Amino acid sequence: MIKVGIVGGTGYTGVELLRLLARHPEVKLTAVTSRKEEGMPVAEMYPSLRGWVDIAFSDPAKADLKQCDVVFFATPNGIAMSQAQALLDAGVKVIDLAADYRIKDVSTWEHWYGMQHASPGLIAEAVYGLPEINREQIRQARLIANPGCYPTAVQLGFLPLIEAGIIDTSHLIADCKSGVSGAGRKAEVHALFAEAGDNFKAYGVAGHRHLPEIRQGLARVAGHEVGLTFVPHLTPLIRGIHATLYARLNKPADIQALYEQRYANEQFVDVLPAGSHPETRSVRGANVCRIAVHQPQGGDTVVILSVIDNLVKGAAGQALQNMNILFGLDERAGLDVVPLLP
Ligand SMILES: NC(=O)C1=CN([C@@H]2O[C@H](COP(=O)(O)OP(=O)(O)OC[C@H]3O[C@@H](n4cnc5c(N)ncnc54)[C@H](OP(=O)(O)O)[C@@H]3O)[C@@H](O)[C@H]2O)C=CC1
Ligand SMILES: CC(=O)N[C@@H](CCC(=O)OP(=O)(O)O)C(=O)O
Repeated sequence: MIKVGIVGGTGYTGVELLRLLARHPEVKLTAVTSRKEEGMPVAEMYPSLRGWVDIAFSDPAKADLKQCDVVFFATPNGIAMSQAQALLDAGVKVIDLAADYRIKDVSTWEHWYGMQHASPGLIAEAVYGLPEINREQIRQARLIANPGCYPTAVQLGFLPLIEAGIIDTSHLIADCKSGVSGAGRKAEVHALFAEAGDNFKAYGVAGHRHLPEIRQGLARVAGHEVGLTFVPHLTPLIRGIHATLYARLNKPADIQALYEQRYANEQFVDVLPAGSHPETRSVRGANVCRIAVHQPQGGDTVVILSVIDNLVKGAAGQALQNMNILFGLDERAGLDVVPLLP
Protein backbone atom coordinates (compact mmCIF):
# COMPACT_ATOMS: atom_id res chain seq x y z
CA MET A 1 0.00 0.00 0.00
CA ILE A 2 1.15 3.55 -0.72
CA LYS A 3 1.35 5.64 2.44
CA VAL A 4 -0.17 9.04 1.71
CA GLY A 5 0.01 12.31 3.64
CA ILE A 6 -2.00 15.47 2.96
CA VAL A 7 -0.89 18.85 4.25
CA GLY A 8 -3.96 21.11 4.32
CA GLY A 9 -6.73 18.51 4.62
CA THR A 10 -9.50 20.89 5.66
CA GLY A 11 -9.52 22.99 2.49
CA TYR A 12 -11.61 22.33 -0.60
CA THR A 13 -8.88 20.58 -2.57
CA GLY A 14 -7.73 18.68 0.53
CA VAL A 15 -11.17 17.27 1.26
CA GLU A 16 -11.60 16.46 -2.44
CA LEU A 17 -8.37 14.47 -2.28
CA LEU A 18 -9.74 12.64 0.77
CA ARG A 19 -12.97 11.81 -1.09
CA LEU A 20 -11.08 10.37 -4.06
CA LEU A 21 -8.38 8.60 -2.03
CA ALA A 22 -11.06 6.92 0.11
CA ARG A 23 -11.92 4.69 -2.86
CA HIS A 24 -8.34 4.13 -4.04
CA PRO A 25 -7.45 0.44 -3.75
CA GLU A 26 -3.70 0.95 -3.19
CA VAL A 27 -3.63 3.79 -0.67
CA LYS A 28 -3.22 3.93 3.08
CA LEU A 29 -4.02 7.39 4.39
CA THR A 30 -1.30 8.05 6.96
CA ALA A 31 -1.48 11.73 7.92
CA VAL A 32 -3.87 14.62 7.22
CA THR A 33 -2.93 17.98 8.66
CA SER A 34 -4.67 21.11 9.82
CA ARG A 35 -3.25 23.75 12.14
CA LYS A 36 -6.70 24.89 13.27
CA GLU A 37 -8.41 21.49 13.64
CA GLU A 38 -5.66 19.40 15.25
CA GLY A 39 -7.18 16.34 16.94
CA MET A 40 -10.58 16.55 15.25
CA PRO A 41 -11.61 13.37 13.42
CA VAL A 42 -11.82 14.09 9.68
CA ALA A 43 -15.31 12.56 9.52
CA GLU A 44 -16.54 14.87 12.28
CA MET A 45 -15.67 17.91 10.21
CA TYR A 46 -16.78 16.30 6.95
CA PRO A 47 -19.62 13.83 7.72
CA SER A 48 -19.71 12.83 4.04
CA LEU A 49 -16.50 10.93 4.83
CA ARG A 50 -17.95 8.94 7.78
CA GLY A 51 -17.21 5.29 7.17
CA TRP A 52 -14.55 6.18 4.60
CA VAL A 53 -11.86 8.10 6.49
CA ASP A 54 -11.08 7.17 10.09
CA ILE A 55 -8.16 9.36 11.08
CA ALA A 56 -7.98 12.75 12.78
CA PHE A 57 -6.29 15.95 11.63
CA SER A 58 -2.81 16.40 13.00
CA ASP A 59 -0.71 19.53 13.37
CA PRO A 60 1.59 19.87 10.37
CA ALA A 61 4.52 20.68 12.66
CA LYS A 62 4.06 17.38 14.53
CA ALA A 63 2.89 15.05 11.75
CA ASP A 64 5.49 12.48 10.75
CA LEU A 65 5.23 13.10 7.04
CA LYS A 66 8.60 11.46 6.40
CA GLN A 67 7.05 8.03 6.95
CA CYS A 68 4.82 8.60 3.90
CA ASP A 69 5.61 7.50 0.36
CA VAL A 70 3.98 10.62 -1.06
CA VAL A 71 2.81 13.91 0.42
CA PHE A 72 0.26 16.19 -1.23
CA PHE A 73 0.41 19.89 -0.36
CA ALA A 74 -3.16 21.24 -0.62
CA THR A 75 -1.98 24.46 0.98
CA PRO A 76 -1.78 28.13 -0.04
CA ASN A 77 1.06 29.23 -2.31
CA GLY A 78 4.41 29.48 -0.53
CA ILE A 79 4.08 26.53 1.89
CA ALA A 80 5.42 23.55 -0.05
CA MET A 81 8.51 25.47 -1.14
CA SER A 82 9.81 25.47 2.47
CA GLN A 83 9.13 21.80 3.16
CA ALA A 84 9.65 19.88 -0.07
CA GLN A 85 13.44 19.49 0.17
CA ALA A 86 13.36 17.74 3.57
CA LEU A 87 10.70 15.32 2.34
CA LEU A 88 12.56 14.59 -0.89
CA ASP A 89 15.74 13.98 1.15
CA ALA A 90 13.79 11.40 3.15
CA GLY A 91 12.73 9.64 -0.06
CA VAL A 92 9.17 10.99 -0.03
CA LYS A 93 7.61 12.09 -3.32
CA VAL A 94 5.89 15.48 -3.26
CA ILE A 95 2.87 16.70 -5.22
CA ASP A 96 2.17 20.40 -4.76
CA LEU A 97 -1.35 21.53 -5.66
CA ALA A 98 -0.26 25.13 -5.23
CA ALA A 99 1.92 27.11 -7.61
CA ASP A 100 5.33 26.96 -5.89
CA TYR A 101 7.05 24.96 -8.62
CA ARG A 102 4.89 25.68 -11.67
CA ILE A 103 6.86 28.60 -13.15
CA LYS A 104 10.36 27.80 -14.36
CA ASP A 105 11.68 31.37 -14.24
CA VAL A 106 12.07 32.27 -10.58
CA SER A 107 11.95 36.03 -11.06
CA THR A 108 8.68 35.68 -13.02
CA TRP A 109 7.30 33.56 -10.18
CA GLU A 110 8.42 36.04 -7.52
CA HIS A 111 6.87 38.90 -9.49
CA TRP A 112 3.43 37.25 -9.82
CA TYR A 113 3.32 35.62 -6.40
CA GLY A 114 4.77 38.55 -4.45
CA MET A 115 7.19 36.55 -2.33
CA GLN A 116 10.73 35.28 -2.42
CA HIS A 117 11.09 31.66 -3.45
CA ALA A 118 12.41 29.52 -0.59
CA SER A 119 13.80 26.66 -2.70
CA PRO A 120 14.63 27.95 -6.17
CA GLY A 121 17.09 25.09 -6.59
CA LEU A 122 14.18 22.63 -6.88
CA ILE A 123 12.29 24.46 -9.62
CA ALA A 124 14.27 22.95 -12.49
CA GLU A 125 13.71 19.44 -11.17
CA ALA A 126 9.96 19.82 -10.64
CA VAL A 127 7.80 18.31 -13.38
CA TYR A 128 4.70 20.19 -14.47
CA GLY A 129 1.96 17.67 -13.82
CA LEU A 130 -0.20 17.87 -16.91
CA PRO A 131 -0.16 14.18 -17.89
CA GLU A 132 -1.52 14.80 -21.39
CA ILE A 133 1.75 16.61 -22.14
CA ASN A 134 4.31 15.36 -19.64
CA ARG A 135 3.37 11.77 -18.83
CA GLU A 136 6.86 10.32 -19.39
CA GLN A 137 8.61 12.95 -17.23
CA ILE A 138 5.99 12.49 -14.50
CA ARG A 139 6.82 8.78 -14.34
CA GLN A 140 10.43 9.61 -13.37
CA ALA A 141 9.70 12.56 -11.08
CA ARG A 142 10.14 13.11 -7.34
CA LEU A 143 8.45 16.50 -7.28
CA ILE A 144 5.27 17.39 -9.18
CA ALA A 145 3.94 20.90 -9.74
CA ASN A 146 0.23 20.22 -10.17
CA PRO A 147 -1.21 22.69 -12.71
CA GLY A 148 -3.63 25.46 -11.85
CA CYS A 149 -7.32 25.10 -12.60
CA TYR A 150 -7.65 27.68 -15.38
CA PRO A 151 -4.32 26.58 -16.89
CA THR A 152 -5.56 22.98 -17.13
CA ALA A 153 -8.75 23.92 -19.00
CA VAL A 154 -6.97 26.39 -21.29
CA GLN A 155 -3.91 24.30 -22.13
CA LEU A 156 -5.90 21.15 -22.89
CA GLY A 157 -8.18 23.27 -25.08
CA PHE A 158 -5.44 24.91 -27.16
CA LEU A 159 -2.95 22.02 -27.22
CA PRO A 160 -3.94 20.17 -30.45
CA LEU A 161 -4.09 23.41 -32.47
CA ILE A 162 -0.67 24.54 -31.28
CA GLU A 163 0.96 21.13 -31.76
CA ALA A 164 -0.40 21.04 -35.31
CA GLY A 165 1.00 24.54 -36.01
CA ILE A 166 -2.20 25.67 -37.71
CA ILE A 167 -3.10 28.81 -35.72
CA ASP A 168 -1.74 32.30 -35.25
CA THR A 169 -0.23 31.94 -31.76
CA SER A 170 0.31 35.67 -31.33
CA HIS A 171 -3.36 36.45 -30.64
CA LEU A 172 -4.90 33.71 -28.52
CA ILE A 173 -7.88 34.54 -26.33
CA ALA A 174 -9.03 32.60 -23.26
CA ASP A 175 -12.33 33.81 -21.83
CA CYS A 176 -12.82 31.76 -18.65
CA LYS A 177 -15.46 31.38 -15.96
CA SER A 178 -14.96 29.75 -12.58
CA GLY A 179 -17.12 28.60 -9.71
CA VAL A 180 -16.52 30.14 -6.29
CA SER A 181 -14.80 27.07 -4.78
CA GLY A 182 -11.83 28.12 -6.92
CA ALA A 183 -11.13 30.75 -4.29
CA GLY A 184 -10.75 28.13 -1.54
CA ARG A 185 -12.52 27.72 1.79
CA LYS A 186 -11.03 30.65 3.66
CA ALA A 187 -13.44 33.48 4.48
CA GLU A 188 -13.28 36.29 1.92
CA VAL A 189 -15.87 38.97 1.22
CA HIS A 190 -16.00 38.43 -2.56
CA ALA A 191 -16.90 34.77 -2.02
CA LEU A 192 -19.83 35.43 0.35
CA PHE A 193 -23.20 34.10 -0.85
CA ALA A 194 -24.66 37.61 -1.00
CA GLU A 195 -21.69 38.86 -3.04
CA ALA A 196 -21.07 35.96 -5.45
CA GLY A 197 -24.64 34.60 -5.71
CA ASP A 198 -26.87 36.03 -8.46
CA ASN A 199 -23.86 37.95 -9.76
CA PHE A 200 -21.31 37.67 -12.56
CA LYS A 201 -18.09 39.60 -13.00
CA ALA A 202 -14.69 39.58 -14.65
CA TYR A 203 -11.59 40.06 -12.55
CA GLY A 204 -7.84 40.17 -13.04
CA VAL A 205 -8.09 41.59 -16.57
CA ALA A 206 -4.89 43.58 -16.12
CA GLY A 207 -3.06 40.41 -15.16
CA HIS A 208 -3.80 37.18 -13.30
CA ARG A 209 -1.12 34.86 -11.89
CA HIS A 210 -2.31 32.05 -14.17
CA LEU A 211 -1.32 34.09 -17.23
CA PRO A 212 2.43 33.33 -16.99
CA GLU A 213 1.67 29.68 -16.24
CA ILE A 214 -0.54 29.26 -19.32
CA ARG A 215 1.87 31.21 -21.51
CA GLN A 216 4.79 29.08 -20.34
CA GLY A 217 2.94 25.85 -21.09
CA LEU A 218 1.72 26.90 -24.51
CA ALA A 219 5.11 28.37 -25.46
CA ARG A 220 6.79 25.08 -24.61
CA VAL A 221 4.48 23.26 -27.00
CA ALA A 222 4.74 25.94 -29.70
CA GLY A 223 8.53 26.22 -29.43
CA HIS A 224 8.27 30.02 -29.15
CA GLU A 225 6.51 32.70 -27.10
CA VAL A 226 2.74 33.01 -27.55
CA GLY A 227 0.48 36.06 -27.24
CA LEU A 228 -2.44 35.38 -24.91
CA THR A 229 -5.28 37.48 -23.53
CA PHE A 230 -6.70 35.72 -20.47
CA VAL A 231 -9.81 37.02 -18.73
CA PRO A 232 -11.18 35.10 -15.74
CA HIS A 233 -14.73 35.59 -14.46
CA LEU A 234 -16.40 34.64 -11.21
CA THR A 235 -19.77 32.93 -11.70
CA PRO A 236 -22.39 31.92 -9.13
CA LEU A 237 -21.44 28.25 -9.45
CA ILE A 238 -19.87 26.25 -6.65
CA ARG A 239 -17.74 24.02 -8.90
CA GLY A 240 -16.72 24.21 -12.50
CA ILE A 241 -14.63 26.06 -15.04
CA HIS A 242 -15.84 26.91 -18.52
CA ALA A 243 -13.14 28.16 -20.89
CA THR A 244 -14.13 29.67 -24.24
CA LEU A 245 -10.99 29.83 -26.36
CA TYR A 246 -10.51 31.73 -29.61
CA ALA A 247 -7.78 31.38 -32.24
CA ARG A 248 -7.31 32.30 -35.89
CA LEU A 249 -6.51 29.44 -38.31
CA ASN A 250 -3.61 30.04 -40.66
CA LYS A 251 -4.40 27.05 -42.86
CA PRO A 252 -7.51 24.92 -43.48
CA ALA A 253 -7.83 21.80 -41.33
CA ASP A 254 -10.33 19.24 -40.08
CA ILE A 255 -10.32 20.49 -36.49
CA GLN A 256 -12.77 17.90 -35.18
CA ALA A 257 -10.62 15.04 -36.49
CA LEU A 258 -7.48 16.71 -35.11
CA TYR A 259 -8.91 16.82 -31.58
CA GLU A 260 -10.35 13.31 -31.74
CA GLN A 261 -6.98 11.92 -32.83
CA ARG A 262 -4.93 13.92 -30.32
CA TYR A 263 -7.00 12.75 -27.37
CA ALA A 264 -7.95 9.26 -28.61
CA ASN A 265 -5.76 7.59 -25.98
CA GLU A 266 -6.40 10.05 -23.17
CA GLN A 267 -8.77 8.62 -20.58
CA PHE A 268 -9.51 11.98 -18.98
CA VAL A 269 -10.11 14.15 -22.03
CA ASP A 270 -13.38 13.72 -23.87
CA VAL A 271 -13.83 15.31 -27.29
CA LEU A 272 -17.55 15.77 -27.84
CA PRO A 273 -19.33 15.31 -31.17
CA ALA A 274 -19.12 18.26 -33.57
CA GLY A 275 -21.47 21.10 -32.64
CA SER A 276 -21.67 20.25 -28.93
CA HIS A 277 -21.83 22.70 -26.05
CA PRO A 278 -20.25 21.13 -22.95
CA GLU A 279 -21.75 21.97 -19.56
CA THR A 280 -19.87 22.30 -16.30
CA ARG A 281 -22.35 19.92 -14.65
CA SER A 282 -21.30 17.18 -17.08
CA VAL A 283 -17.92 17.01 -15.29
CA ARG A 284 -18.96 17.74 -11.72
CA GLY A 285 -16.98 15.58 -9.29
CA ALA A 286 -15.12 13.78 -12.09
CA ASN A 287 -11.54 13.94 -13.35
CA VAL A 288 -12.41 14.82 -16.91
CA CYS A 289 -12.04 17.69 -19.35
CA ARG A 290 -14.77 17.78 -21.99
CA ILE A 291 -13.97 19.70 -25.13
CA ALA A 292 -16.07 20.84 -28.08
CA VAL A 293 -14.64 22.33 -31.24
CA HIS A 294 -16.40 24.95 -33.37
CA GLN A 295 -15.62 26.87 -36.54
CA PRO A 296 -18.56 29.30 -36.77
CA GLN A 297 -19.87 29.91 -40.29
CA GLY A 298 -16.88 28.02 -41.65
CA GLY A 299 -14.68 31.07 -41.09
CA ASP A 300 -11.07 31.12 -39.98
CA THR A 301 -11.84 31.67 -36.29
CA VAL A 302 -11.84 28.51 -34.19
CA VAL A 303 -13.83 28.46 -30.94
CA ILE A 304 -12.93 25.76 -28.44
CA LEU A 305 -15.13 25.09 -25.42
CA SER A 306 -13.36 23.34 -22.55
CA VAL A 307 -14.95 22.42 -19.21
CA ILE A 308 -13.52 20.88 -16.05
CA ASP A 309 -14.38 20.62 -12.39
CA ASN A 310 -11.84 23.02 -10.86
CA LEU A 311 -11.50 20.82 -7.77
CA VAL A 312 -10.99 17.57 -9.70
CA LYS A 313 -9.26 17.75 -13.12
CA GLY A 314 -8.32 21.30 -12.01
CA ALA A 315 -6.73 20.18 -8.72
CA ALA A 316 -7.23 17.03 -6.58
CA GLY A 317 -8.17 14.58 -9.36
CA GLN A 318 -5.23 15.62 -11.49
CA ALA A 319 -2.96 15.35 -8.44
CA LEU A 320 -4.19 11.78 -7.90
CA GLN A 321 -3.74 11.02 -11.62
CA ASN A 322 -0.14 12.21 -11.18
CA MET A 323 0.30 9.99 -8.12
CA ASN A 324 -0.94 6.99 -10.09
CA ILE A 325 1.59 7.70 -12.84
CA LEU A 326 4.41 8.28 -10.33
CA PHE A 327 3.79 4.89 -8.72
CA GLY A 328 3.16 2.97 -11.94
CA LEU A 329 -0.50 2.32 -11.10
CA ASP A 330 -3.52 2.25 -13.38
CA GLU A 331 -4.09 5.95 -14.12
CA ARG A 332 -7.79 5.53 -13.38
CA ALA A 333 -7.32 4.13 -9.86
CA GLY A 334 -9.55 6.11 -7.49
CA LEU A 335 -10.74 8.23 -10.39
CA ASP A 336 -13.47 6.08 -11.92
CA VAL A 337 -16.16 8.47 -10.73
CA VAL A 338 -19.36 9.21 -12.63
CA PRO A 339 -20.15 12.96 -12.70
CA LEU A 340 -22.92 14.06 -10.35
CA LEU A 341 -26.23 15.33 -11.79
CA PRO A 342 -28.23 17.54 -11.47
N1 LIG B 1 -9.77 25.65 -5.05
C1 LIG B 1 -9.41 25.34 -6.30
O1 LIG B 1 -10.27 25.17 -7.22
C2 LIG B 1 -7.98 25.13 -6.64
C3 LIG B 1 -6.97 25.37 -5.74
N2 LIG B 1 -5.67 25.16 -6.09
C4 LIG B 1 -4.60 25.44 -5.14
O2 LIG B 1 -4.58 24.41 -4.15
C5 LIG B 1 -4.16 24.94 -2.91
C6 LIG B 1 -5.25 24.67 -1.87
O3 LIG B 1 -6.44 25.30 -2.31
P1 LIG B 1 -7.80 25.20 -1.49
O4 LIG B 1 -7.99 23.80 -1.02
O5 LIG B 1 -8.83 25.83 -2.34
O6 LIG B 1 -7.44 26.13 -0.25
P2 LIG B 1 -8.21 26.30 1.13
O7 LIG B 1 -8.01 27.71 1.55
O8 LIG B 1 -9.60 25.78 0.98
O9 LIG B 1 -7.40 25.33 2.13
C7 LIG B 1 -6.07 25.55 2.50
C8 LIG B 1 -5.62 24.45 3.44
O10 LIG B 1 -4.25 24.68 3.79
C9 LIG B 1 -4.11 24.70 5.22
N3 LIG B 1 -3.10 25.71 5.53
C10 LIG B 1 -3.22 27.06 5.39
N4 LIG B 1 -2.07 27.68 5.71
C11 LIG B 1 -1.20 26.70 6.05
C12 LIG B 1 0.15 26.70 6.48
N5 LIG B 1 0.83 27.84 6.64
N6 LIG B 1 0.75 25.52 6.74
C13 LIG B 1 0.08 24.36 6.60
N7 LIG B 1 -1.21 24.28 6.19
C14 LIG B 1 -1.85 25.45 5.93
C15 LIG B 1 -5.50 25.03 5.75
O11 LIG B 1 -5.74 24.44 7.02
P3 LIG B 1 -5.21 25.10 8.40
O12 LIG B 1 -5.25 26.58 8.20
O13 LIG B 1 -6.11 24.57 9.45
O14 LIG B 1 -3.80 24.56 8.54
C16 LIG B 1 -6.40 24.35 4.72
O15 LIG B 1 -6.58 22.99 5.06
C17 LIG B 1 -3.95 26.46 -3.11
O16 LIG B 1 -2.60 26.69 -3.35
C18 LIG B 1 -4.77 26.74 -4.36
O17 LIG B 1 -4.25 27.85 -5.05
C19 LIG B 1 -5.34 24.70 -7.31
C20 LIG B 1 -6.29 24.44 -8.26
C21 LIG B 1 -7.69 24.68 -8.00
C1 LIG C 1 -12.49 31.76 -8.50
C2 LIG C 1 -11.08 32.03 -8.03
O1 LIG C 1 -10.85 32.88 -7.19
N1 LIG C 1 -10.12 31.31 -8.57
C3 LIG C 1 -8.74 31.46 -8.24
C4 LIG C 1 -7.91 30.51 -9.03
C5 LIG C 1 -7.92 29.13 -8.50
C6 LIG C 1 -6.72 28.75 -7.71
O2 LIG C 1 -6.84 28.28 -6.62
O3 LIG C 1 -5.50 29.00 -8.23
P1 LIG C 1 -4.39 27.92 -8.49
O4 LIG C 1 -4.95 26.96 -9.46
O5 LIG C 1 -3.23 28.68 -9.01
O6 LIG C 1 -3.95 27.27 -7.28
C7 LIG C 1 -8.22 32.84 -8.54
O7 LIG C 1 -8.59 33.44 -9.52
O8 LIG C 1 -7.32 33.27 -7.81
